[in-house]
Formats: sequence, C-alpha cells, structure tokens
Amino acid sequence: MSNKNIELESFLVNHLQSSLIASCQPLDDGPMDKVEHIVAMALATVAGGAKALRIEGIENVRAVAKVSNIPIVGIVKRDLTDTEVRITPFIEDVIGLAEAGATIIAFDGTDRPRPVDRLTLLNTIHEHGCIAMADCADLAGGKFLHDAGCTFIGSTLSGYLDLSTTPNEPDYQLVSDLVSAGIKVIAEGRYNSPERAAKAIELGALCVTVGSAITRLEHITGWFVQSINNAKSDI
Ligand SMILES: CC(=O)N[C@H](C=O)[C@@H](O)[C@H](O)[C@H](O)COP(=O)(O)O
Repeated sequence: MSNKNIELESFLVNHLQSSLIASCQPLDDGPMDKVEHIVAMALATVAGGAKALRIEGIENVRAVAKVSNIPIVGIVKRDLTDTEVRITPFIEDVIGLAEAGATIIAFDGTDRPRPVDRLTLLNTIHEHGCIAMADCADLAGGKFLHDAGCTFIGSTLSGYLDLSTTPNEPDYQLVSDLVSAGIKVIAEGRYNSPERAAKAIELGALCVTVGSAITRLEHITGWFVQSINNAKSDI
C-alpha cells in the first residue's frame, strides 16, 4: 500500500470504531430501486448516525458521493452464469467503483471458482487508492485475505453459500473467531435488530453493517406481517 493508502486506512479504522454502516441496497427492480431513492436513503441514514454507507452499483456510488463526503463501501453485484461469485467479480468493477468515489471496495472473499482471483482484485483496489473489504463466509477465507493485506474482513457471506440453509441469526461465532485472529471485523448479515448489532460490538467487531432492517421496506413489512399472522394463529 502507498503512504496515502496507509493514512486513509488509519483514518477509516478510527472513524469506523464501534459504528454503524448503513447498507442502502433496495431489492432488485422493486419500487425503491431508483438512484434518487438510494441517495435519499443514504442521506437519511447519515442523519440517523451511520458513519459509512454500503452502496451497490457504479451509478449509485457516483450519485451518493456527489451529495455526501461520508465513506462509501462500494460493490458491484452481478449474476453470472459460470460462477456463484456475485460481489465485485471483475477488475473493471473495482476501477469503476474507485472512479465513482468509493472509499472502501468490498469483494467476494470466498475461495469459490471465479473469473478473477482474490489477490488480483485486492491489489487493484490498492492501486486505485482505495481500502479493501473482503466479504467472507468462514475463518479460513478471512485469515487468508487478512494475511494478504486486506484491511477489513466482513462476515457478509456466512450462511449464503447454500441458500437452503441460511440461518435466521447472524454468525456470531465467525465474528468472534475472526476477532480472536486479530482481524478488523465488519459484522454483516442478518443484524436485523439494535440488540444483534450491539452483540457484534461486544464480541469485538470494529463495526456493523445493517441493510435489510434499515433500508428494505419489503423485508421489514414482511417481518411485521409474519409476526401478526403468528399472533392470530396462536389465539
Ligand atoms: C449475501 C449478500 O449478498 N449480502 C448483500 C451484500 O451486499 C446484501 O444483500 C445484504 O443486504 C447486506 O450484506 C446486509 O445484510 P442484511 O441485509 O442482512 O443486513
């Protein structure tokens, strides 16, 4: 990493200590999936105290970066036919995100078959003046990328490699194991309540990313509807 990157890294580690990152990713093709709504959600979550934003898509990153100086964790999601890797799979995704104003670039940190290997993506992120976050699913992936110089390791993909077995709770054990390995952890994935987010911090996570519980109206509404229906069937 260049000296400038090292300075940025130390700013971010300090800035994100015990903080909330708001992920503003509406459901694909839903009524909220418009640049102007994403910008509005971003500004609203910053007003509520979020210290960084997780934004998907180059145009969305550009639009949010235009209206706010808050650090952006940029990703590109792609549904490819020849790999299960979805998050920032290509070098041009990294370059596009960096040019659009992302400060941190997150990429899939699993060892699944992929078009571009993890270390090439990591180096490209650094070469473009950004800080890296690896979205991991297990301790081995997190350790591998931490040892390779990736600043932040997220628990993002735990529970999502096989969608038929995604648990309801976050993977607290993974957060704990990564913390014990001396890694700067961004807890992410199913932190659907303030209590869950607090638990991640108590376990030693640097910060917590929350998406659905803040910015996906369809999910939040569905949770209430489910709970009401359960109450009705209990009577
Ligand atoms: C697995 C995957 O692709 N996760 C994505 C990563 O960007 C998003 O769909 C999640 O919303 C985000 O990780 C935040 O998690 P939650 O919405 O549970 O707070």
